[in-house]
Amino acid sequence: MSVTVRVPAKVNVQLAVGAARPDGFHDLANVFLAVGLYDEVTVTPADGLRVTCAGPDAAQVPLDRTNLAARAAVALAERYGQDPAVHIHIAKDIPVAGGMAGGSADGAGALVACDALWGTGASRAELLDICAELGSDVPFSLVGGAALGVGRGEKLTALEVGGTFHWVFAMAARGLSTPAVFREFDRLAEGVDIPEPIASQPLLDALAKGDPDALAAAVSNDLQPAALSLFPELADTLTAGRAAGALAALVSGSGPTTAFLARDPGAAAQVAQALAASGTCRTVRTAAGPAAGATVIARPSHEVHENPS
Ligand SMILES: C[C@](O)(CO)[C@H](O)COP(=O)(O)OP(=O)(O)OC[C@H]1O[C@@H](n2ccc(N)nc2=O)[C@H](O)[C@@H]1O
Ligand SMILES: Nc1ncnc2c1ncn2[C@@H]1O[C@H](COP(=O)(O)OP(=O)(O)OP(=O)(O)O)[C@@H](O)[C@H]1O
Repeated sequence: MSVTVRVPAKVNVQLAVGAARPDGFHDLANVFLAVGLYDEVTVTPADGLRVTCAGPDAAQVPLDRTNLAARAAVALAERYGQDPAVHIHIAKDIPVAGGMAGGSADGAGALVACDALWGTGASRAELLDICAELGSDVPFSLVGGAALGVGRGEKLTALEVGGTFHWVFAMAARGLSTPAVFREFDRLAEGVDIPEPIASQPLLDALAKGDPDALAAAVSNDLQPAALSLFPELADTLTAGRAAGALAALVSGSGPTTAFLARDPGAAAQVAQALAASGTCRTVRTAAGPAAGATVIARPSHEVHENPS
């Protein structure tokens, strides 16, 4: 009697960052695109709350109550007077500390899975509230597709996407801490007048048209200088991807994963091959977006509706 939810990674096609707020967060204009690289979160009733994780980066994932999936289960249980006695298993394919919202995906996945298991009847708005409490990227992991996030990135408006975009992701040899990258952004911004973050209209138009050349011309990431300052070798990866014919090359979110836009699946395969041979990254993956948000892919058999034969 378990529920499994599949949740996508994200790439930020625009990340405009404002000045630090009094609460330490930064106002953003954050244009998220979900891509087809997934974690799967399975919850099963158990004697107590327990987290396990499998996958190439599993050793770096905390298995205690600091795990975002565990925090999501506890948050939902508290609201609905449930005992969060579940075994949460994470089949992890999204790189850890890679700037692709891997932990956020697991938080959203556990929330949707526990909600289905317990039948809380929570509304979408209530689930999104809990997501926003868990982290700035978590609401987007729930909704997927493409969206503009404002505030600290948690206030979402869905965006129209008129086609499929093909991406190559280069995973780095080590992770980068998101708070450390924002701190470096603040350090680099000292004495500089930071404008209000606003979404780029040419970028929104490129998404709506499904036009990869226009999107490539419009992508931007205000955290990129900070990520490069903390991890200078990423510049070599970006150069290798551009040399291999990527339409655009940028750091994904707070990094250190780098993202490369290609015109079609063939071009993506070519860029991936060149990056893998370049020796400037740990592994390379291709994925297309937009991808659906947190989706139940398996649920208890008594809830499966079969067609009468
Ligand atoms: C870099 C991005 O991944 C882009 O989508 C997000 O902005 C980060 O989202 P996240 O990992 O869910 O971040 P949170 O868990 O909410 O915050 C982690 C830390 O990142 C910094 N942070 C995050 C979001 C934001 N708008 N301003 C910030 O300054 C803060 O130092 C915060 O303590
Ligand atoms: N389920 C989880 N999976 C991975 N990391 C987790 C999880 N729960 C908590 N963490 C912690 O969060 C840190 C950041 O991991 P995560 O993979 O979410 O980074 P990220 O993809 O860079 O995040 P974002 O793109 O949202 O900034 C990890 O180093 C780990 O200590």
